[in-house]
Amino acid sequence: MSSSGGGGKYEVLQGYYAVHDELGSGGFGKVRLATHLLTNQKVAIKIIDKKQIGHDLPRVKTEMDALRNLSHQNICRLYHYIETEEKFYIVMEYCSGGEMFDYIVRKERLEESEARHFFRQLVSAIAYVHSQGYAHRDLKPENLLLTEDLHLKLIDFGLCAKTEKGNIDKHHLDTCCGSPAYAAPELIQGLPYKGNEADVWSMGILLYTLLVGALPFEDDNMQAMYRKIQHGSYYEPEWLTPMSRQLLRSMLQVAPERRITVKRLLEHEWLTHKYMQPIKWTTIYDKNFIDRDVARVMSRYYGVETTDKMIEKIKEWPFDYMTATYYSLLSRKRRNEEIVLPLNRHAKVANQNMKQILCSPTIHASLDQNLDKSGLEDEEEEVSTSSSGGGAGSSEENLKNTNVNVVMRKKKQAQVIKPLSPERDKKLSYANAMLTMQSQFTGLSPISLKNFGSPISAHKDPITPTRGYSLNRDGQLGGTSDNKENTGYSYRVGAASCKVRGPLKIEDDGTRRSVYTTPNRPALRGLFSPAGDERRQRSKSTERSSSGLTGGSPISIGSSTSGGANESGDIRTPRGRTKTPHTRFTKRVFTSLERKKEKLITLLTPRKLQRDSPQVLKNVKNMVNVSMTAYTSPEDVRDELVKVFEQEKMKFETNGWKLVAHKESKHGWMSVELEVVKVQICDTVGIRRKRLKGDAFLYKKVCERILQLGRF
Ligand SMILES: Nc1ncnc2c1ncn2[C@@H]1O[C@H](COP(=O)(O)OP(=O)(O)OP(=O)(O)O)[C@@H](O)[C@H]1O
Repeated sequence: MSSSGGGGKYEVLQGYYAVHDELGSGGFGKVRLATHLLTNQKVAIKIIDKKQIGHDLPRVKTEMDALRNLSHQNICRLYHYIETEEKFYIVMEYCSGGEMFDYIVRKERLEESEARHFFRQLVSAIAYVHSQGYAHRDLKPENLLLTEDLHLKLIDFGLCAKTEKGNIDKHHLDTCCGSPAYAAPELIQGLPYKGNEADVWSMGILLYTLLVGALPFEDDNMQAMYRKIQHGSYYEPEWLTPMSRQLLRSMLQVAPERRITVKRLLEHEWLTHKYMQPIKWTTIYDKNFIDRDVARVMSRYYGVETTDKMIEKIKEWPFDYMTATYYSLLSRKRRNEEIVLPLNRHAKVANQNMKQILCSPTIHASLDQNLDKSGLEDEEEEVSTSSSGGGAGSSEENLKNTNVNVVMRKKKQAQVIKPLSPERDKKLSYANAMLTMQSQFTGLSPISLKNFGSPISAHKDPITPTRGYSLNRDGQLGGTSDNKENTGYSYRVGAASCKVRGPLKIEDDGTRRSVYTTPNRPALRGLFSPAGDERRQRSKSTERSSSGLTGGSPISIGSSTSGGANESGDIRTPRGRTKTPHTRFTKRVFTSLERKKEKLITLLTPRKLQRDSPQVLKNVKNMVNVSMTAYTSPEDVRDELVKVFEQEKMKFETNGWKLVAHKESKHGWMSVELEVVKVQICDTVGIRRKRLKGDAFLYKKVCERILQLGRF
């Protein structure tokens, strides 16, 4: 098994999946990134240790039942489910965009249009979930993930409740569950409640966190927090538009019967604004519709005589390796990648490993029924027909290589792939636009490409980055106003200086301004008021005015040019002034040579050495959780991170370019992984963030603090 932590630990997956890094962990297990070997597609595998979860075992069954039944564009897809003596393995669609919440770590809070983009998808998912008779009951930022093109995917159905289809609004539940900060007042009071109404409340909290960047009800003391929730008093920042306020109020109604319903949410003015139509919440993933192209390719691999017969097999939805293969190929097709499988199957090893999967009755009788079919029957056949590779002792590597070779050989004769669809292009460019869009409020964006600055700016004085600087219209470097430096925190995003406003803290200073209280409860006196309000004024800060200008600076070749940046910073000459046909030609030649050199280095460098340099991010996809620094030396960034961790007295471990740090809070430990990466597009060093464990808000605070302190 490949890479970190995989080892012999997950023998049952051998030959099927290669297990890689940890993506995150929750109360119920670890989630790891893995590769579906037959199709070379990334998947996420939630691995749950039976011993560790003890009494919570039914949660797994609940989650499985829900994931098998629910199939929607905004719900993370279940691919494959495996149960062994000791563990459960839940193979899912991999959401490479990370947690949606990370999107606001960098931006502090979202503009209405961005919040609307995500929230519409959440409402769509929940409308569907409710229509199928389920209530999610654990809606929180950690459970909303993003795909590479910024589609929202709901995960974690371990706490969901099921009623008869169409009965969700009649059935009362009584189990108090979910995270306290997102739990509806009726749940906290221990009253019988309706799952759909409780979900609407949690969605209200989520919308608030998107728009405000803070929780509406928060307190270090749990009892005090419960009181706040029951009173329904929360701070309404002045920048919220009347429509946002109205929507939040309608969702955060203490009395459930006064709370807006999902049906009304679907056509609410705020949600339909500029979209001109109610949300289309019905599923586009009809389980009765099987892609013929994919089925055709699979029929050859599985030795099924006709495509139609293969379709029938897929439609049984056993959630075994075949289902995973179908979904993996489907996602390849959607990305306009080749859909090919080896002609024969070579999974003898995998077949043997699969025999370790429990076939005897277990607590999950319904699941076992399907587990018995987990590719076993098919694989028996395969052994007899397999002509190459896959002897009894062959390794996963063999299998992988065989597949890769076949895929390579087949590449030319592969299915004709449809040309890039304009629709997909549109979606991706929308995603890119979302990623690069600056917050109107904060001037920050997760990957403010415009602000990255050119290599020159990136080289500029990384040791004294407090002194932020920006570019004037001529592309000349200039200092930021003293104002910026003296007030608030200042750190650099590329060549621009940004004022970072920490998460909005709502403190008690005795005023009641802008506090909204739901009408059925008396307002609480002096509970909330904005802290450091003056720092949060909507402003067109210098970083915004400079942002559009950095793009005009020359792109230097190699680091030497940029390394020559002098202290006064006047080396930045606008493109128009320096570029002659000759320089452009020279640059093209050098750029091409550089590229070739890089390729050669990659080819010639032994694997170990390649790993010794940080990962290079080549495009803006999957950069929601990457913060740019003004540094060009990854070593400097790593050293700086270590300093910050020490300063913050955080426990941490370093593993190559990854640093995992831990912080304790009232909710337990929170672990964050920070990885130093190189960002090719702007020739600078970035920090990729990942919440491994623990409270999302603490993660947000810690990340923001680290970025401030490190002046990244
Ligand atoms: N499909 C996926 N793709 C990418 N990352 C994922 C995926 N599923 C889960 N993760 C990551 O793993 C984390 C834990 O997953 P999940 O919430 O399902 O675990 P859990 O043990 O049920 O957690 P909880 O204690 O919140 O119930 C998520 O917050 C997310 O960061």
